[in-house]
Amino acid sequence: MTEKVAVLGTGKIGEALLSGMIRGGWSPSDLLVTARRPERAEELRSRHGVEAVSNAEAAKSADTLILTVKPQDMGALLDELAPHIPADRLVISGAAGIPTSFFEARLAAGTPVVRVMTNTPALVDEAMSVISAGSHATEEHLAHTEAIFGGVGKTLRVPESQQDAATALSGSGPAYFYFLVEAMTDAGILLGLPRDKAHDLIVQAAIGAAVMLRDSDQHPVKLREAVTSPAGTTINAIRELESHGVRAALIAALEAARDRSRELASGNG
Ligand SMILES: NC(=O)C1=CN([C@@H]2O[C@H](COP(=O)(O)OP(=O)(O)OC[C@H]3O[C@@H](n4cnc5c(N)ncnc54)[C@H](OP(=O)(O)O)[C@@H]3O)[C@@H](O)[C@H]2O)C=CC1
Ligand SMILES: O=C(O)[C@@H]1CCC=N1
Repeated sequence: MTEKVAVLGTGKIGEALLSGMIRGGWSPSDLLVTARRPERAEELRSRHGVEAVSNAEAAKSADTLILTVKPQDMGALLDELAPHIPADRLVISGAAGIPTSFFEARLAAGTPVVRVMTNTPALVDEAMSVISAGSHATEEHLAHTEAIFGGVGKTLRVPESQQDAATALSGSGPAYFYFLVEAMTDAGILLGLPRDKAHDLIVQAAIGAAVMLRDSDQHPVKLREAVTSPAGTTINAIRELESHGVRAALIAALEAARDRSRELASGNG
């Protein structure tokens, strides 16, 4: 018998994962989705050829349930699901902030729960999915979660105590890079470049830098030194970044994201 996986609350992250699973070889007939609005269910059916069912039906028939609603909606979803999920089913949460203990307190005793923080590059199979076991999740459950999320990028196991930090760095991480690209494109406009050319230059610089960070085996400081010529252009820019406190701003920004993840732990937002 083949395994069935259900994605419950299939929004941006749920659909990114679903599409990656299908690209990775999962048959749409082994996947179920749930949505709050009928038009969203129809959209998912027609785009991916998957069956859209109620939350209760998904809970009864799927072997693995992946919950991808907003943290603030998780309590209500669990209230709806709890009476229908047999205790041997694997429950994977994709929500920011919510600890595995939140799920364990609301589901049948012994239910294995795994917490995952992925990110939107799942859409291009370049996600990082950070994985932690709840108290009843075994090596087998973790390996199974890695197999699912490994289809949309890399995976990394961390103790659950590091999940809020991982959310700040990795879950939210792509947004910081988009923000920087947006700001640097504005700088290009100031310097007199047309917006489309400024965009292309910055995006290619970002891609080139990202590939070197991944593939060159060199520390970022070394990579930056190689760009920074004595009495050249780059050092002038770096001096401005330092004098405007960009490093401190980034540290404070990620600390704020970590704190928000902690606040979401109660599920009340
Ligand atoms: N966006 C991101 O970059 C990342 C998000 N996450 C986490 O993923 C989760 C989802 O985020 P995201 O995809 O951005 O949010 P979305 O709002 O796009 O997705 C959540 C979906 O859940 C649906 N939903 C809510 N309640 C129910 C319910 N009871 N039954 C069925 N469907 C329901 C919503 O329906 P409706 O459309 O009607 O609102 C929505 O489509 C969050 O917990 C977030 O913390 C994790 C990593 C990265
Ligand atoms: O902003 C958020 O809360 C979600 C979680 C990580 C990325 N997006």
